[in-house]
Amino acid sequence: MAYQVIIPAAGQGKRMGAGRNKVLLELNQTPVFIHTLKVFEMDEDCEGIYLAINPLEQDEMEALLKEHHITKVMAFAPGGSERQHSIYNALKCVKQEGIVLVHDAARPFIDKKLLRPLVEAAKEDGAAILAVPVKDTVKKVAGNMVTETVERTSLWAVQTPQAFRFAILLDAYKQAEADDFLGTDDASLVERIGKNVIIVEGRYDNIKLTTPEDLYFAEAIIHKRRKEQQF
Ligand SMILES: Nc1ccn([C@@H]2O[C@H](COP(=O)(O)OP(=O)(O)OP(=O)(O)O)[C@@H](O)[C@H]2O)c(=O)n1
Ligand SMILES: C[C@](O)(CO)[C@H](O)COP(=O)(O)O
Repeated sequence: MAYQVIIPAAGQGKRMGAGRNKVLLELNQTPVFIHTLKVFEMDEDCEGIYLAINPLEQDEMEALLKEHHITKVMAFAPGGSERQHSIYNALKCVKQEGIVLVHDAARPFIDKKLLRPLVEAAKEDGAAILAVPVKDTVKKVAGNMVTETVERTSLWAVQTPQAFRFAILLDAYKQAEADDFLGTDDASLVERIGKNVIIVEGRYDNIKLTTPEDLYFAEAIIHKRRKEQQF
């Protein structure tokens, strides 16, 4: 089932503290964003990749795409000050029909077997996201004082990709801009315009590389997948 994918790659990686955009860091001798794009390059249902980038990094990224034989990038969109702005810029470039996925360049371990059920759920219900049940006990805290232990059974930690019918995602982004709303994921924009969002259960190893210790987790995931001949 065909789809297009927006990949925001225009962050600064401040929490990673590497002094540069973390998606350009190497894992297994290959830049993080190339690992991510390869999944979509190799998925026959993916019709095009729309990459949000820092214009100052475009030459470097284009050279890496060429070196790694990534051919499905249809457009580069300029990154904005927030993830949401980067994605909105890319959304204005995509073909205005069908299913659009949004996937963080900083999540290189997406399991391609999950793409089809996600796209199918979005086609059926309008919006679908990958998520995993929260494993920790979660507490609300004020200052350093616990105010509440949150009932865990209904809590899910959300990931990307997130999949949407194009018209719903565009409407959600327009409304968010009009209301000056900033969300930490794309589905939150869709929820606030009253649309349903379906959960597709993902994998705990679909981590986002956010802080330095995530690089150690990434090495472990690569080691495991190498043994299973999946990386
Ligand atoms: N203005 C921004 C901010 C983020 N991103 C992208 O959105 C994804 C998830 O964002 P996050 O993990 O927050 O990345 P950074 O913004 O780079 O990290 P930090 O917040 O630590 O600076 C990443 O692939 C990142 O490149 C983006 O395209 N444009
Ligand atoms: C969209 C996201 O990947 C869902 O987990 C995430 O919220 C984006 O990054 P951030 O670290 O929350 O800014």
